[in-house]
Amino acid sequence: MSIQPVSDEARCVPPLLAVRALGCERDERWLFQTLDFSLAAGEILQIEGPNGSGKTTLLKILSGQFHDHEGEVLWQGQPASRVRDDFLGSLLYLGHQPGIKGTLTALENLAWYQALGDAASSRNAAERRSLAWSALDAVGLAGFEDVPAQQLSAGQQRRIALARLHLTPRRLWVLDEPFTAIDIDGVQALEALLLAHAERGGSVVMTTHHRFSDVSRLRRIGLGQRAGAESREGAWA
Ligand SMILES: Nc1ncnc2c1ncn2[C@@H]1O[C@H](COP(=O)(O)OP(=O)(O)OP(=O)(O)O)[C@@H](O)[C@H]1O
Repeated sequence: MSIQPVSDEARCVPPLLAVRALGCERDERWLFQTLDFSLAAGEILQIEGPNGSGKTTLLKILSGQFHDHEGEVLWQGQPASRVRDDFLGSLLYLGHQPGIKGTLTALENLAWYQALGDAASSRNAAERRSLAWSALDAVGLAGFEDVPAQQLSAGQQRRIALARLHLTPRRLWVLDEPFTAIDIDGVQALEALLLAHAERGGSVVMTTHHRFSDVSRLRRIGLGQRAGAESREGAWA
């Protein structure tokens, strides 16, 4: 007799991340109001909307960087503010800008993130360096490890930032336009990486105009005129 796996829903496991009645006002203009959605383990949530509709603002709220909002963010069923250490220790945020230091080499940039706590502190220096080399290799930067970031192209600088996805095991990835400046091969590799993360039970919230070729784990919500609208697949256009 085979034993069927029991889904999180059947076991009443709360979603990894949820927002309830979320609203944000900027300069006396509501970017979004009464926003409700949840994200289960293994899902990728794509946030779409026109320029200025509040996508980056929403990601900053979801990653605990911006608190001036209505409603609440729940992490595994608990207010994120109440379980802040667990919440922040479980997420990795990559912003719209690469967030790297131009005067440091690719390897030094990753060492900087490792020193900030990106990698397990139990690793010794040689292990951390090996991990950073592997992460750079995984994003196609083998051979560029010792080049100052400011001498690398825009796409290569973005790849340094993306190397953190290989460096740091975190359940929730919050990514602002991660496909920016990435070439076709890089886009395919990043899409595969996001899907693999979801297949391992991780989750991703992201803004992107990229169209995924595999939408099996993808949900989409729209801000702006479509605020709160949600679809599981297909384009709105
Ligand atoms: N610190 C701030 N103070 C005041 N208004 C802000 C601030 N940051 C953003 N805004 C405003 O909030 C609105 C939403 O900005 P946000 O960056 O979230 O939009 P977005 O959807 O990510 O845009 P884009 O697609 O152009 O990146 C914009 O009109 C912006 O001017």
